[in-house]
Amino acid sequence: MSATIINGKEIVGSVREQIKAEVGALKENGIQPGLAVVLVGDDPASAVYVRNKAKSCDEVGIYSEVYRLPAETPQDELLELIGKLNADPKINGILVQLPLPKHIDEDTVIDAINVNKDVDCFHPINVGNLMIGKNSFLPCTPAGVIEVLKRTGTEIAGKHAVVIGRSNIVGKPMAMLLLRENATVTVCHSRTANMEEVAKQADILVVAIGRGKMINRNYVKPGAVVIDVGMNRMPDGKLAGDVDFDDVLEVAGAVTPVPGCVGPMTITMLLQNTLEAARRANAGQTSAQHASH
Ligand SMILES: Nc1nc(=O)c2c([nH]1)NC[C@@H]1CN(c3ccc(C(=O)N[C@@H](CCC(=O)O)C(=O)O)cc3)C=[N+]21
Ligand SMILES: [Mg+2]
Repeated sequence: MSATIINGKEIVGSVREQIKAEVGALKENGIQPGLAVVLVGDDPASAVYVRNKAKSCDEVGIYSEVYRLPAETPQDELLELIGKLNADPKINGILVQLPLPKHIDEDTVIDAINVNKDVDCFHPINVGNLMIGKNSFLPCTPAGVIEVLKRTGTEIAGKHAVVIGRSNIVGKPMAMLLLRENATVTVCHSRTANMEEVAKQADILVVAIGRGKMINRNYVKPGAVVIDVGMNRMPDGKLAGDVDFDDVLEVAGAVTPVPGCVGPMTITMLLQNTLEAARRANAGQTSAQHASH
């Protein structure tokens, strides 16, 4: 028996088509969503993602600005740039690529981003709103995973979803979004005892541990849907997820490929959030105009 390989390209393509159409409709009303991406330092992998983000913006008609700052940029200078972007009406979304160099405090930087432009959903206010189910941006990677599950017709409500990894960027918000979809959610991490046994109970297994090909068939219940959030450069130079793809294919019901699914889906949700931010900024402007008349 062999699992279905989830067609990430097709899903990404159709969501982006939808976003492109909605951006087009906004433009007819004279509004163009805008995203600023800020990269500090010259980590080559980060540079690739930043390029991908700018290219993806172009493809759907979103205006973008990329700021490449030297690794030794003082924190104050970065905060000054964020202040400028916060006040810039052309910019609806601000993404500061993480991780930042050691001398910069990430929490201070995230706190400085205007909550309404925080398209990553990393700001504590947006994280809190997500937690209590209030309208906020959805964190890009977890939202992308939910979109993949929905578009593959995977039932989430009532199912047991196991998330491996508890980072603030993926694991924790992933658990929250699955809970919102009425899954029964378990979170595993480096201190989990009997992880294989726990993971084997999952109908939906989301893997975000950052260890190349760690999750093999011993962690997978026959027929489970396995979503691989990992992205690791292996010693042979190739990209691989956290899932041992060929091995898991033998037992799972469906598996996402790496590259080609969760990564581009993450960028797609970033575009979606930027569009949403532009809509809100415009609605705000409209009501402010009403208020002044
Ligand atoms: N503030 C912030 N927000 C982020 O969303 C953020 C970040 N910082 N720091 C870095 C990580 C990483 N990340 C990726 C997004 C897309 C791909 C992607 O499209 N990957 C392609 C492959 C790209 C390749 O070939 O290297 C794929 O999976 O098919 C990868 C990685 C967003 N991140
Ligand atoms: Mg972790």
